Amino acid sequence: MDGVDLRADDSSVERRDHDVIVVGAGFAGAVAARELRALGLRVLVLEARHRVGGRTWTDAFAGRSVELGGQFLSPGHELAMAALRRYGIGTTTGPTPTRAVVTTPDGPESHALAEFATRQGGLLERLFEGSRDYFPRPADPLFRADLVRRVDHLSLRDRLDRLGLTPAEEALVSGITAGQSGGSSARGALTGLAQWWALAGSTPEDWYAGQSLRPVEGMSALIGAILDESRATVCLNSPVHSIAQAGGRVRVTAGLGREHAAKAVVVALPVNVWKHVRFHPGLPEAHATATRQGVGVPHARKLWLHVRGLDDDVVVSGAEGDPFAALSSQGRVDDGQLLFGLNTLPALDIRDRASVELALKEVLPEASLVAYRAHDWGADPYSRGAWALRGPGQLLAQLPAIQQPHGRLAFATADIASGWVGFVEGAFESGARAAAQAARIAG
Ligand SMILES: Cc1cc2nc3c(=O)[nH]c(=O)nc-3n(C[C@H](O)[C@H](O)[C@H](O)COP(=O)(O)OP(=O)(O)OC[C@H]3O[C@@H](n4cnc5c(N)ncnc54)[C@H](O)[C@@H]3O)c2cc1C
Repeated sequence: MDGVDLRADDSSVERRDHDVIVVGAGFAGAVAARELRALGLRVLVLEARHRVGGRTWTDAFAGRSVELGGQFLSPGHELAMAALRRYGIGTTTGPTPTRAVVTTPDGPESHALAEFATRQGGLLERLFEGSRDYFPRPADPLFRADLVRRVDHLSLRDRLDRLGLTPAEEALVSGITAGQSGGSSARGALTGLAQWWALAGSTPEDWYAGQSLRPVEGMSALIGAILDESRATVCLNSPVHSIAQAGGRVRVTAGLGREHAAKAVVVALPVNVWKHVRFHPGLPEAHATATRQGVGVPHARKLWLHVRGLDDDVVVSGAEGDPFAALSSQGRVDDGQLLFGLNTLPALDIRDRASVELALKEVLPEASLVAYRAHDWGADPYSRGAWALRGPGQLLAQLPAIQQPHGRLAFATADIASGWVGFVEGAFESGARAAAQAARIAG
């Protein structure tokens, strides 16, 4: 990162008056900063953590570069793909698993991948039946608001119950519905996951392909390139406590109490975090309700496991209530291989190695744990949840009100995107929209 003016904190920021302050240096904030710069505005970015990237986090583990947060892009993520081309960043794919492990009441069962994909894919088609009608234009989820109104109140659990699945069928699909909801299928909305399905292309093949591409050198390379182009001043270790509007300015208080002012502010924070910042005047109803309810899913922990004794490339599909909603081979290391895992069962203590190893052996008895790394996004004070998946009723209650500015504030986060809500792609969409709004406000 050599184009951006990166500072250890906000204490050395001389100028107190900026065109626009962007609060948060995840993808939405970075894109907003870049677009504002392109419009000729002076931008200050205030970031709470010691790093940029937010819910994406490229780090090292077992001698490899790993993603502790958002990892995959899909060919259908048009804005992210365009950015990769713009910066000359290539993509890579992980190994293709040959074996799928599913959990059953009698223990883990192995299947050939093709057979598993056919069975699970068929169940996904049943789960999302009707979504082509209520989401004929998936990036514009309210295009048929009349039809969405009939289903938006349904949770994924409601939908599963209506399908009349056998226990074996439910085990095959509930790991997805519960895992993507942050632990319980009762939390996520049918329309939340159905919109992903529709955006991906409405077929099982498209659904699986949507989780395939990674930027070479990781998400950090991509966000670094965006911030370089923004040429913004980015202050790390500068958590914002309050954002107050008065007299045609916005005053932002960060870190140890330093105050910065601007004509407009882009609030590029996760929705779940808004309630921990003091806004004056207070947030509008749609924003206040969303942050009180939360849209970033709870209990989502991502793990990287270095294992031995596992000779083939596998994917594990857990059932609702299992310690691992998913596990997936991610390549060889000298004396074994790396898996990434998704845990949404609050009862699993991810700080306890013995518990993690036990959970691993429940599904892959032949594997022994060498080391692991985990991050709990629900417990992280600067995300307070993982990816966004709207709950029942939230689509109709939130859009489009939550995308509107509040006085001199514009809001940017993947959590409130129209299209790929909950994905890096949604952060691109939202960051660009908020930049245009903030530029108008700043005049
Ligand atoms: C485990 C996991 C797996 C995921 N997998 C994928 C995937 O495979 N593909 C995909 O596309 N997406 C995935 N996602 C989702 C994706 O990472 C997010 O949707 C996206 O990164 C959100 O970007 P954002 O800019 O909206 O928010 P964030 O990335 O959360 O950025 C917000 C920024 O605000 C900062 N901040 C918070 N509080 C303050 C404060 N008080 N003051 C100043 N700064 C503050 C944060 O530190 C952060 O940098 C995943 C997410 C997680 C957690």
